[in-house]
Amino acid sequence: MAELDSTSSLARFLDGEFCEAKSEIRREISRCALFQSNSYDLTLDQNRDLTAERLSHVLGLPLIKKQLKDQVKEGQRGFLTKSLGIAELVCAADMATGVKLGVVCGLYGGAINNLGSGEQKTKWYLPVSELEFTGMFAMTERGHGSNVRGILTEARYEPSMQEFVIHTPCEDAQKMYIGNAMKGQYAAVFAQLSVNGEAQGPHCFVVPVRDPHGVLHPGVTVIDMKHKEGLHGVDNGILIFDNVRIPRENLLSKFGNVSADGLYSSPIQSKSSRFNAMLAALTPTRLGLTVQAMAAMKLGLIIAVRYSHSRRQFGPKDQDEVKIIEHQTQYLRLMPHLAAVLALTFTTRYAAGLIDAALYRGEDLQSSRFLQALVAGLKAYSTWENVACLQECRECTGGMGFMMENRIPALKCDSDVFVTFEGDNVVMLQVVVRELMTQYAKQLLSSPVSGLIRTWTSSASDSLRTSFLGITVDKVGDLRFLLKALSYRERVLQRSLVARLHSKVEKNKDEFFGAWNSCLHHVTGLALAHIHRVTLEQFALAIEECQVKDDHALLSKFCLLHGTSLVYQERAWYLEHKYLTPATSRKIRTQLLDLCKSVKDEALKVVSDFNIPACCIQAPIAGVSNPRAEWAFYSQPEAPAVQKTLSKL
Ligand SMILES: Cc1cc2nc3c(=O)[nH]c(=O)nc-3n(C[C@H](O)[C@H](O)[C@H](O)COP(=O)(O)OP(=O)(O)OC[C@H]3O[C@@H](n4cnc5c(N)ncnc54)[C@H](O)[C@@H]3O)c2cc1C
Repeated sequence: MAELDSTSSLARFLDGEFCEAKSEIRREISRCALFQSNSYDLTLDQNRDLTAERLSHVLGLPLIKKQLKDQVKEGQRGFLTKSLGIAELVCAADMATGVKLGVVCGLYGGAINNLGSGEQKTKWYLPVSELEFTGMFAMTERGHGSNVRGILTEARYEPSMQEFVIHTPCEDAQKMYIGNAMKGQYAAVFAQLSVNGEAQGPHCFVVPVRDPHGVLHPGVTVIDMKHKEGLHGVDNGILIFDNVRIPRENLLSKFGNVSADGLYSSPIQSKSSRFNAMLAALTPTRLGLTVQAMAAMKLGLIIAVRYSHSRRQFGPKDQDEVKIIEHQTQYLRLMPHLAAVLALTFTTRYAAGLIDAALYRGEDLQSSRFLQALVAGLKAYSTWENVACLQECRECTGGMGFMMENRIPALKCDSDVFVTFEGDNVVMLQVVVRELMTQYAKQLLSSPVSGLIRTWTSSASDSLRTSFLGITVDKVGDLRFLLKALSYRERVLQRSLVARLHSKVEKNKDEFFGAWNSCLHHVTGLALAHIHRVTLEQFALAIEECQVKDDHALLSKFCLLHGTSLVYQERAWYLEHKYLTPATSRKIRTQLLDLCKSVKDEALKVVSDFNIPACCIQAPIAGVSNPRAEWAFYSQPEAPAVQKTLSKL
């Protein structure tokens, strides 16, 4: 309770831009009765009703109302950065509410605002800010999830009525898993457009699902998908359309339109490029997944780090038992995740800043394939990192961590699906590598000779560095060493993938799918190597901006830990490629252990400076209401007084 809005310099630095908006959300969440407790014995309906109530409350907050209105306008400075800051806090307060907010504003809102015209935004999105209705996003079908191009829902134009007929022709075309399906009024539905018998590829349509009283629109069937692993407050369902008629104006028309008499027009001629442009427009929404994963990780780490600093087990003979954080394995399991979530904080901020700048300049994201790849890579890395992190947090809190009241089990179940929805992670990594391959090809094509020379020289210098690094083992404590090692791995994987694909395609020119598929393990390795390198670079760059000496020093240690941990994870590869000698590899392991040990106590400060309101943490083992817990001194304004009292006991 006293933890509300810590104002330490590190907390402010971690908040970044729009810290005022975040403080306001923290205040609102902390004072709202709906967020003050969690019950684990609610029925599915009670869970959904509570989430709906929480969502209405959040959508009704003045700051969020304004944000929704800004979403409709173009060129709002820092819009995405601010939205992500808000979204992370809502997810921390309640993951189901955060995910529903993502469905209504990120997915439905993203579709309307990025694929629609000005008029359509006003008509189909602005009322959400007045709580008149909510929406859903219906892309996935029973038959096609990752392969969205293969969707089968039909949208046939009828010029005589100036209407589209939306139809589910078979079971495989049923829209599946759709969030807010049991409560929302409108759906942004992706369907194959056909005009005068000519197929124009997937387009997005606003389809009414039910009226404000819950009565379904004629021809629409909704089936409740009921129980899931987690996110019980989110109502996912199946949508089936039986020749549902919608007005011509309901086609979101930014990338393709149909005139009253049935003439199709689009600013993009190629059907494939057109669909890519539609998907690219949804890139900012995908970045939301990274902050959702970060919220889960931060909560898990707050709980696990605090508990590890209060629970005692074993110790030297005839002495007090030690705090479990003192066990080497305990800090080794938790500290690298803490470093990773800091790295993700800065990398996500970097990606959001780039997207904000591009949109502010009025650019379409379809031309920024680099940004699409960055966001896809971040989505995959952060959500996998979250799954690993929460599992460690669960184990590090022993039996207590298995109890629902301590939050970690629900966080695990709620966030597990992040690796799948809004793009399966393995598929996301392929988006990253396609872009890396394009960049590589462009480099060679733009100037074949200089491109080849660059490739040859980097290849030659990589081999030189291999032998050089073998003897300079003392350099591993230098961040530059780690950055170079990550860049080296990325470059080698990129070069070797090009060579492998080239030789496979040479043998059978028509079989690119087979060639790519036989390299998928290599592809995913390259994508992760790329995103690892980016996170370390962005962490290092962000620290340069930190003006407070102590914070700078603390973050630098975590940055070094992040880099050390990333190289350590791949030590087998580095040894295979003789980039590390066995002696260097051993030194990296020692460095990892030393760094984890050196930050284990400061970890208490870092988790406090995540500045997540006490009402969001709730777990009794994180001792939120226990002023005697040692970590309390980092976060509670009355700490010195409490300390004085405790010293008398
Ligand atoms: C709780 C929940 C909420 C959701 N909400 C929505 C929503 O609101 N709106 C919406 O439209 N959708 C929603 N979805 C759907 C979600 O986006 C899809 O589940 C996701 O895109 C994956 O599709 P899929 O389930 O068909 O898996 P598949 O595509 O069938 O994937 C299954 C496996 O095959 C692998 N695979 C597939 N293709 C490849 C490939 N090219 N290379 C290598 N491996 C591959 C995947 O890695 C995965 O391991 C939701 C899903 C869930 C579970």
